[in-house]
Amino acid sequence: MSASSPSAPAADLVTLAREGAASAADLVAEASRRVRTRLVEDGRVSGQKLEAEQHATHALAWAATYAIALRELAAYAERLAAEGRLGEAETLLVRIGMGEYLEQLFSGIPMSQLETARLADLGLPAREAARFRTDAVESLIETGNTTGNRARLVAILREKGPSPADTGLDETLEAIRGEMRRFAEREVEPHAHGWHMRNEYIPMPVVEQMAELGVFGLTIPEEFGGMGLSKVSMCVVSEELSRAYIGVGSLGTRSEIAAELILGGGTDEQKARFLPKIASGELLPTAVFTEPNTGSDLASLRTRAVKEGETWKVHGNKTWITHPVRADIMTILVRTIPEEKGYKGLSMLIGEKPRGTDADPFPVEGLTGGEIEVLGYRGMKEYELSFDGFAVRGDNLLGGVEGRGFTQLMQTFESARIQTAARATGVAQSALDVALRYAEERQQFGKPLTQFPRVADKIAMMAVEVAIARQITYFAGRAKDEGTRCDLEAGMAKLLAARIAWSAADNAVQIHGGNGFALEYPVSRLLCDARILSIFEGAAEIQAQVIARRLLESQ
Ligand SMILES: Cc1cc2nc3c(=O)[nH]c(=O)nc-3n(C[C@H](O)[C@H](O)[C@H](O)COP(=O)(O)OP(=O)(O)OC[C@H]3O[C@@H](n4cnc5c(N)ncnc54)[C@H](O)[C@@H]3O)c2cc1C
Repeated sequence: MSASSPSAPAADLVTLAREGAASAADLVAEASRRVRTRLVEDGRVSGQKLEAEQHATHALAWAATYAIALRELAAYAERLAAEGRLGEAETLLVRIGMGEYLEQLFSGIPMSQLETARLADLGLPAREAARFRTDAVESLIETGNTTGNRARLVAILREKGPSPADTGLDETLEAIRGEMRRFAEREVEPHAHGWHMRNEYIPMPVVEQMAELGVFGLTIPEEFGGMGLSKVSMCVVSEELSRAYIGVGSLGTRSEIAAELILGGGTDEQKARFLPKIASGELLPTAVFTEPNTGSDLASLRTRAVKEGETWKVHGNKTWITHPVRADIMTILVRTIPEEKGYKGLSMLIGEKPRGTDADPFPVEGLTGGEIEVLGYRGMKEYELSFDGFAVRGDNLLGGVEGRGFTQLMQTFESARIQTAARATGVAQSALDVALRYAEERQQFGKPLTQFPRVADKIAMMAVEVAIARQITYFAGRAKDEGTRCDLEAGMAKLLAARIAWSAADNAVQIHGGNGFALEYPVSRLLCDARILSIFEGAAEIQAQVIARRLLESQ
């Protein structure tokens, strides 16, 4: 049997996958060198050129993301093989995924539906890229995303359900996944579509049960009342909750951001005062950063805070703030040093407020707001906020020092992006769940939709991409747990998982035919929910810009 046969033994697949991933990494390194030469001025990467050549720099970011995704798929196969856990479903996911992503790397990666990252944009025309198409690459492409492999994968999905493969996690993490899944299936999934359709809040009893399960204090250290668990566990929890409803999976995001801000930048007194209550769910936080004229370019924001006696008074407008009405604390990014126009003038305040209701959303002096009606991502409600002398305790300046707000926020981005990648994976899995179920139940021309290759192919590729999103997200989570800098990997996981969620939701709608367009079908909600993932927590274009800058400047 040749190493390239679809049924080659595990060791052959592991070797092949490792070699293929190494070739992809070599290709990206060469592309990166070529792009960099176009951007360098006086020995340094020019910021102006980095922006002017976004078609190349962002293509590089996507190519590098694919190289990491390929490496992680190969590592997943290797880990499972070493433990005797690499079964048929896992083998097919790896084979199809490696074959397809390598093919796209050489021929064109969809950055969006309209833009393709091509090697020629990176200064690597096909004839020069050919030397990176090693035997392993050719073999993986030839034997990976084949009609036969996709058909076999769909047969397994039909027999075993929408998550037939080993996730590669250990027993403890699988137990956490099981617990979250049971909770979500019981308390969330049956109600999610109703909450969405009626634009209702996620009921407080559900939030309280999440608090009891430890969702809000998952990664907060035990000394501050949390469970002290890993970021990978956060991924597992966020993914399972988002699989049931993105709103529920996103409740924890605000606690995660606030806790990371306070853990990383707070004083001992702030840590002791806020963290135990965030961990227990007694305090629900909201993140107040974006302004009407300042979204991606946060460093130029204008909301200001002035110290009057022992109190900060906040003035200005914020927008797109998720869950502010029921929140007890707001992490507010404000300008406290007006003469510093850029990020150095920004500080982070922890504003305390009473919980409001729909009838009286902001029962506090100096704060008003109006709801923004949205397509999806409901359950917490988005608001624009006006601050007019809203008071924040003097000692609630994060870290007690002005001018550090932007840097403090940056330090939370790794966690927030990893968590968002996990939410995206959950939404993508949910799309696969409903698409598979529908395609099995719906009959046309006398047979279930799953028996038509064009429908089956979509389902197979959704399963493959969900596995890819999951592995790159876990990888970023593990890097964060090891304490290594992982902004690059976190950004890549978020960038790719968001595209995967959108494509999965879009294809799930397609599989539902006309019913997919009916509001009563949950898949219509998934389409709306998935769409937000490439806009917030760093829009896809900003993510690509950040990834490209890091890749090019670190050379
Ligand atoms: C449902 C929802 C919930 C949200 N929740 C919160 C929250 O709780 N707290 C909070 O503070 N914010 C929140 N946001 C705001 C969110 O973070 C911003 O929408 C996001 O940062 C993008 O900013 P913007 O909307 O101003 O878009 P813009 O910055 O105006 O960008 C518009 C488009 O231009 C592109 N673009 C911008 N600059 C560049 C560039 N340099 N190069 C290439 N392309 C570029 C963007 O990628 C995007 O596609 C939320 C938003 C939504 C929609």
